[in-house]
Amino acid sequence: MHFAPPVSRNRIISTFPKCYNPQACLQMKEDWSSKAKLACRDRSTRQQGLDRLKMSKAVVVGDLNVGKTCLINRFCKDVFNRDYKATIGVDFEIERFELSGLPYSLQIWDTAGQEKFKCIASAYYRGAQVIITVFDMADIKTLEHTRQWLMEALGENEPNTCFMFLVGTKRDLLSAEECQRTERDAVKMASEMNAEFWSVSSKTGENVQEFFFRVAALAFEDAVLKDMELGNCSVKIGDGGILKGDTAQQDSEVHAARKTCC
Ligand SMILES: Nc1nc2c(ncn2[C@@H]2O[C@H](COP(=O)(O)OP(=O)(O)OP(=O)(O)O)[C@@H](O)[C@H]2O)c(=O)[nH]1
Repeated sequence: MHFAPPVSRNRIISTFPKCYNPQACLQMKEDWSSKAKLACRDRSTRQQGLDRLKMSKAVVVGDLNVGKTCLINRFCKDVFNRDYKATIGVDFEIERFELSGLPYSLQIWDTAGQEKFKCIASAYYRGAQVIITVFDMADIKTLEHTRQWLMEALGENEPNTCFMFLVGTKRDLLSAEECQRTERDAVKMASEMNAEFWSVSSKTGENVQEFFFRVAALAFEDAVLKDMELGNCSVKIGDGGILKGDTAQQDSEVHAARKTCC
């Protein structure tokens, strides 16, 4: 029998995480939906498999040097590296959570922003439930490129299957006034993209955990509700496979990514 290690205490999410800015927010809500709550509480549902490990895939895209790797490393390892080291192809982390009492994992795929690695990275956009498009708040032209990054990532996925986020990094480099101005532009862009906007600093850690908690909560609830709609408890993830099948698919993706990265 396989026993998963316990989820670390700081990955337990019991109340629904708030959005950053109500003007560019995917869902205005304070709590899990009653349907999702019922599904999580219902013991018989649990026994049929709702409390088996669920996994969602998030891909992080954006121009080179905007801070994608630092964002992921701040959340997953609580570190910040001031030296730039380009991502070659793709890299990934898996974070385990407990949401509404159930185990849940988020695969976070870090992709290369450099043009020459794009063809490797884009092969991993497929099967995402979450697309995180990143720009550098101190370099406004990177915001203009986010639309293109999002379209490319969406192009590899089924329509209307992904939650979209627009994340501005390096807010520590801006004055309060500059930050406000950039956020105004970003909120406008996020609304046009149907994405939720967040403003973070991986250097100070500001808003980083809050952001990933929000991602995990929205993706988890969506997985639970879709599962209920299907009338069964085997959770569909990615491009349609059942959890078991997708675990195999994800294993092979992870294996391929390891080969690419090493
Ligand atoms: N001040 C500040 N610097 C940051 C922040 N996030 C990232 N950086 C710096 O920005 C540079 C690029 O960060 P990365 O995370 O490597 O950028 P990336 O988007 O992953 O780049 P590619 O792998 O080429 O796509 C590094 O020198 C980081 O130290 C931040 O929040 N604040």
